[in-house]
Amino acid sequence: MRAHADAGAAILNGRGLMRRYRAADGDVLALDSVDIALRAGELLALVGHSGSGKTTLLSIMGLLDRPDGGTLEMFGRDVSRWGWGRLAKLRRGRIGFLFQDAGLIERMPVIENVMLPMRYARVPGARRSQNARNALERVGLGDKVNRLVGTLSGGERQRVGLARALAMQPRFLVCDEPSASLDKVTTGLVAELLREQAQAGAAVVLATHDPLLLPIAGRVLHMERGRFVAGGS
Ligand SMILES: Nc1ncnc2c1ncn2[C@@H]1O[C@H](COP(=O)(O)OP(=O)(O)OP(=O)(O)O)[C@@H](O)[C@H]1O
Repeated sequence: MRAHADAGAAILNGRGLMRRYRAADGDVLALDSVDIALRAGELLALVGHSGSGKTTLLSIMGLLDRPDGGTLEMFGRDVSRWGWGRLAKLRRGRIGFLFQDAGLIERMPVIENVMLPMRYARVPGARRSQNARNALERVGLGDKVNRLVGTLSGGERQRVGLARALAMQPRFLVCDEPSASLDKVTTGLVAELLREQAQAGAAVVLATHDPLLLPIAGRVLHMERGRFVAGGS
């Protein structure tokens, strides 16, 4: 696996991050002045009850959403006022995502799904295919590279999502409930792969309710009503 040269470098620095949603039944303050920093090689877990703001924070950390207030530095750049296009460009190739709804294309073969983000990031064809095959081997799907995603089980799909995130060798990996539909053995595999990513110098953040994933985290932060709380409830 490629080791990242800049282990320990600042990946992200957020100060006073706010995010308010407007809903028909009133406004929701999903992030209430959150400070968060993350360095290369770190593995951070976010825990907290449903609705405490974990996904909202992950979306902002992954540049999929923008805060309404506060400042955000990513990879040493202040992106607080950047537009969507510029954020997408920074995200592409640097940030990998593993979300519950893996966003896979059902009628496309497994390997094509895994190669897609590398296509967008203009990784050369031969390397795309090699990286995708290696990643699929690592998640135990080396024998299913040509299967259509629509024919896979829920756990297999989730592993394709993980392979897709790993194949890019991102500097920053953002995971929302990465073990949601997995059995114990596969959860162990995912935990091992995430730990390897951090050891190779990537920053990893995961939101989870799964006690099996917590031991791999170097730091655990508890969220409640859009804030970090000591120890949690
Ligand atoms: N698009 C939206 N519009 C309105 N409210 C939203 C929206 N997205 C999230 N919220 C609200 O913001 C709060 C935080 O939601 P968020 O999804 O970040 O929580 P979470 O901790 O990830 O929860 P879970 O563990 O259930 O995934 C919740 O009260 C939720 O209802």
